Amino acid sequence: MSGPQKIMAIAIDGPAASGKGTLARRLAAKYGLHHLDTGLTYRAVAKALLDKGLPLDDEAVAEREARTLDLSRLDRELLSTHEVGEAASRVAVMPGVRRALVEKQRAFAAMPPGAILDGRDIGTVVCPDAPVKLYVTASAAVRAERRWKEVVEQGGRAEYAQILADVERRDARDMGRADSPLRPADDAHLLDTSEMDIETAFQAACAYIDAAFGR
Ligand SMILES: Nc1ncnc2c1ncn2[C@@H]1O[C@H](COP(=O)(O)OP(=O)(O)OP(=O)(O)O)[C@@H](O)[C@H]1O
Ligand SMILES: Nc1ccn([C@@H]2O[C@H](COP(=O)(O)O)[C@@H](O)[C@H]2O)c(=O)n1
Repeated sequence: MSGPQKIMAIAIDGPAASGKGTLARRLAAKYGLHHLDTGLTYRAVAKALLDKGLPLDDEAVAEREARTLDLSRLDRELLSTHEVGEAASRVAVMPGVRRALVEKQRAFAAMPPGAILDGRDIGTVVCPDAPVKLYVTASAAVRAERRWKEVVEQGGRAEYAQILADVERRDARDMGRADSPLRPADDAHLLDTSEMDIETAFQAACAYIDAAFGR
C-alpha cells in the first residue's frame, strides 16, 4: 500500500515585471504542477471594488470582497490593466485582505500533486515550508524595459520613463508595507535575470530545482 502522496510546493517571489510569472508558468508545465499567480488574487479584489464604485481604502469592505473571491474565476486578461495593478498594490497593504487571500492561496498550494505559486510573500508567509524557493529579480531599468516592450508589442502606447516610475513606486509600496513586505526568504535562491533571456532564466531555475530534489 502506498503512503500519502507527497505534495511538492515551489515558491517564487520577486518585484514587479521581474519575470516570475513567465518562469512559474513554464516550470508548472515542465514539472506537472498547478500554478497560481497570486498577484491576480489581489488584482481581482481591487477590480471588484473599482467595478462596484467602492472605496479602495476601506479595509472591512475590501476584506469582504477577498473572502468571497473564487480562485477558479480569475481572468488574467481582464485583470492585467495598469489601473488594476496600481489599485491591487493599495489593497495589498491591508492585513484583513491578506489574511483572507493567504487562506485561499494555502488551500491551493496543498492540492496534489503540488503547486507553484508566484507573488511577493510566498516563501516568507504563504508557504514558508516550501522545499524550493526562488527569488527572481532584475534591475528596475531592465524590468521597466521588459514591461515597456510588452505594452508596445500588444499594440499599446507607453512612455519608458513613466513605466520606470511606476515600477519604482510599486517596489517601494510592496517592500515598505508593514504586513508581509516583499523580501527574499532567508532560504530562497536568488535568480537575478538582468542579463538572462527567458530561456536562460528557465534553464537556471530548472537546474536549481532538479538539484534541490536530487534529480
Ligand atoms: N528573462 C527575461 N528576459 C526578457 N524578458 C523577460 C524575461 N522574463 C520575463 N520577461 C518578459 O518581461 C515581462 C514581465 O514578465 P512577467 O509578467 O513574467 O513578470 P512578473 O514578475 O510576473 O510581473 P508582475 O508581478 O508585475 O505580474 C513579460 O513581457 C515577459 O515576457
Ligand atoms: N503575493 C502577492 C502578490 C501580489 N501582491 C500585490 O498585488 C500587486 C499586483 O501584483 P502583480 O504581481 O499582478 O503585479 C503587487 O504590486 C502587490 O502589491 C502582494 O502583495 N502579494
